[in-house]
Amino acid sequence: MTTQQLFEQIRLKQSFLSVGLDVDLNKIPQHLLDTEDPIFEFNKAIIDATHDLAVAYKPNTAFFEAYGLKGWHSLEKTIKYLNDKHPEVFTIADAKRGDIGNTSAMYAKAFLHDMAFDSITVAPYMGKDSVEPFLAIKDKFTILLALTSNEGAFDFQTKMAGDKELYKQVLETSKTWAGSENLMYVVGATKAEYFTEIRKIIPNSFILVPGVGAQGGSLEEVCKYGMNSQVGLLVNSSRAIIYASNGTDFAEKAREEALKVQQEMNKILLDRQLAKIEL
Ligand SMILES: O=c1ccn([C@@H]2O[C@H](COP(=O)(O)O)[C@@H](O)[C@H]2O)c(=O)[nH]1
Repeated sequence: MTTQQLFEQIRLKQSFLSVGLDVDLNKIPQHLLDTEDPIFEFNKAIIDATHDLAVAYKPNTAFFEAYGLKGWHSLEKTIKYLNDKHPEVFTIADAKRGDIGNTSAMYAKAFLHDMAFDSITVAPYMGKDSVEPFLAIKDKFTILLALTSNEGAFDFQTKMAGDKELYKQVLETSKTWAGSENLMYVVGATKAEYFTEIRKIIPNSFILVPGVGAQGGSLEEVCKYGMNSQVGLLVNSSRAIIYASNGTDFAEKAREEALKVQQEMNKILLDRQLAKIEL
């Protein structure tokens, strides 16, 4: 998928919502536990109920890895289902990988080639040679952790590294890497006030923004400081959508929550005159 195709999806759906698939077997409806693959059945129902409201899905691999081989199988089935049934949506493997070059190349093969995700989240701290193997894969995106949504982001990311904060170094340096046109970045919704500075460094890049919903970040503030002329934002919500109910109506309630976010996004796009639907 290209960023132009992603932008077209955003205009068509009037949404820049990413639904996070963070499936915890302790939180899903009881009746699904009797099925052969409860994780996949849960994801399938959530995807079926929300795919017209979301432009992206973000399975966090931790929630699959935690269940061993069965979990990996559920992840494979989930991405295959998305690629087969909804090839228009942008898929994000939230795996936060990154290692020495030959190891990163294996991660890139597993997630971007074999499982055919459109993108993967990658930690930047092992530097250029740990990220370039991901960037080398054509028409795929590497989403680099820049300024994360958690409190611990202040431990290192906002500390001065030379003449500027570390997260700014990450943004600036990463732009010089081979394949940097395939970069997107993670910036937490809880850090909305940083978006103005961030946009000075990466005006045109897409930013994946986790942290609305359960973590309390403000969609309005993120858009105020982070949106560019191509929208440039994928705002993720996981728990607030997928666990809206743990009864048999879970998919319906997830849709209601996704719809609330999509309607707020639609309003923001209209206010910013980015709501022109015809392509
Ligand atoms: O800075 C970051 C990077 C990744 N995440 C991930 O996003 C979702 C958020 O889930 P919610 O339930 O909407 O809080 C989750 O998978 C995190 O691991 C993040 O929150 N912050």
